[in-house]
Amino acid sequence: MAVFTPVSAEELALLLARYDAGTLVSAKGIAEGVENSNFLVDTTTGRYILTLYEGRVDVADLPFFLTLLDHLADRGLPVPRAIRDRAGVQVQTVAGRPACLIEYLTGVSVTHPTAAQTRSAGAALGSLHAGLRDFAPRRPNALGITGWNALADRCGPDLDRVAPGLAARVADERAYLDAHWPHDLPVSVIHADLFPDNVLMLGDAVTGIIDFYFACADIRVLDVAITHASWCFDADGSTFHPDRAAALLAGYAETFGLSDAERAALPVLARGASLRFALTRAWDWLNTPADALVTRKDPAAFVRRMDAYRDRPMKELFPL
Ligand SMILES: Nc1ncnc2c1ncn2[C@@H]1O[C@H](COP(=O)(O)OP(=O)(O)OP(=O)(O)O)[C@@H](O)[C@H]1O
Ligand SMILES: N[C@@H](CCO)C(=O)O
Repeated sequence: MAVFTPVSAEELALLLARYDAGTLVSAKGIAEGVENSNFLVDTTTGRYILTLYEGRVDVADLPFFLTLLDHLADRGLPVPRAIRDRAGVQVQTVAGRPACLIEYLTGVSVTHPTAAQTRSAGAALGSLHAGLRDFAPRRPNALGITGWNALADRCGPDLDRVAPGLAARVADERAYLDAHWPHDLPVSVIHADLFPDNVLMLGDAVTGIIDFYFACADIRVLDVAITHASWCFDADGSTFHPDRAAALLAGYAETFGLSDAERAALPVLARGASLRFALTRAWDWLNTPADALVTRKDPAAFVRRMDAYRDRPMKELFPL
């Protein structure tokens, strides 16, 4: 569920009065998502998303995210802008929370992507990277290699409460990544969380890329590795789909492309990406009460991916 903060009809009407966005017809909480409260808002002139930021997004970072969305939308990318009120303001306060009224994009996110859909996601990621070539603002990656090492230290031996043996497995993986992490690949602003649930599609076409709240500057091809890890396995990490992997890389090559050095780094970057999501999920697992309204995501799904990236041959994981 993702309505942590209820918003009354009166508050919504007051909010909408600041915009040229019609008057309130209906508003419904959106169940998906775990970070923010989201509402689908229909007015007399259109449909919008209202997002209330619930603490995990640092308000000081909002200008970075909103500038990024404007930059990409200006270049024709299907990303949702935060709408400006009549005074030009994007960030409001609703029910005591920072909030934005956001463009609604059509489409649904897929749970079992086909190869054709994965190809479109790869092409969309390449277009995103092309659109970001001239984007200057920077935000450090709080969940890059330094960040996940710190997070693993904070979890400590409690990782074994998530799964027996996990603390040792994480220690091994950290040692490998510390020794092999590349430091000379091109850096750019990246999405950093392009999971299937953050891509809206109609059929095989991408209609929206959403949830830029992890966007940051890091190794650009790390975004390809994250997309590979999230799109090319079943959600629980049990089955790898080489046809999707081939399609992802082909789609990315259509709109951007990889250098030989970037391609060679994909296995280590994918191991890092898998450790990042295993650790953030493990942290949430340990720190979210079992009876909380939010559904905890399974860390094991990304430990399985760590194993796959360690054990399977490069040519099977990343087919040309
Ligand atoms: N601009 C948009 N247009 C259409 N639907 C949207 C838009 N933004 C969000 N949604 C819908 O709201 C849902 C939740 O949004 P989002 O994924 O941003 O939630 P979250 O809690 O911030 O993130 P997380 O994916 O990290 O849990 C999405 O799955 C999508 O269905
Ligand atoms: N996409 C992430 C949540 C954001 O970090 C996950 O599925 O674990």
